[in-house]
Amino acid sequence: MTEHYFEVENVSKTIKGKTLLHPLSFALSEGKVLALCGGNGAGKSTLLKMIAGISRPTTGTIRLMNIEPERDRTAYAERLGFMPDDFQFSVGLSAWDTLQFYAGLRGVGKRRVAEVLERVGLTAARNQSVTSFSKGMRQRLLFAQSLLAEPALLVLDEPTNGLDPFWMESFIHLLQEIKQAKQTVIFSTHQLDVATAAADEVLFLNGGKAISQGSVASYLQQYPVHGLTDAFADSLRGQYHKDPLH
Ligand SMILES: Nc1ncnc2c1ncn2[C@@H]1O[C@H](COP(=O)(O)OP(=O)(O)OP(=O)(O)O)[C@@H](O)[C@H]1O
Repeated sequence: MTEHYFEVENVSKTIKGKTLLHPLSFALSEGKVLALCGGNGAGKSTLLKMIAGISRPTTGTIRLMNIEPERDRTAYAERLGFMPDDFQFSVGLSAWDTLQFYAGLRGVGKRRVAEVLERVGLTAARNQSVTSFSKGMRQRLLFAQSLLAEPALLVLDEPTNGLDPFWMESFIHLLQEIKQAKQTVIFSTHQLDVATAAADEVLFLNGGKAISQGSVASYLQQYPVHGLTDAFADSLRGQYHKDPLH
């Protein structure tokens, strides 16, 4: 039994002999927000897909409220909402019909569909075909989809990708509301300012390795001038120092 609300223990991923993610571990308490930060190809999506239960870890264990996806896939999936990075919506469906489809799969009613559409500012566009949506509108719809069943754990891959500054702010505000509702969130981002504003904890990845992790507050205390930017740069220097052939 573990005391942690959510836990990743020695999780790694190898595909066809190539290690995409080296073993890493972290734990999160209920209602906390973790940002996964790192450059292109760092391993963020690889880790998020395993946490979302759509890819199996090569080694290690994932637990949400003591439920392991490998042992009870249904119970785990029921407690999770996932916003993937590269999602194609069905052609020709309206925003409302698209969400209704996912609501049906999760046993969620019309009232909640209307509620999440409102929260992401798409009520006026609800009858519009998703094909006509801008990138930012599609992101907001995808975010709404992940909120539908009020999951214990929200897993968001690059949620602010394509959002304009207004919606970026709104996203950060929505995460605060989600935290207050005691939902736990893990999201990936290239934007260290978004991580600073929205997250409690940060895990820096580079080349498939966890190179540093800690609370946003502790990084800001240690790096008062440029915050997470300096923390990331310092972690990279530390990694190359320890691992010069990387
Ligand atoms: N199915 C796969 N088979 C082989 N290699 C893969 C596979 N999926 C991802 N990779 C490789 O794993 C590494 C990590 O990819 P991943 O998508 O997790 O990175 P990321 O941090 O999400 O990057 P980005 O910020 O560009 O989205 C990359 O080198 C990628 O090419």
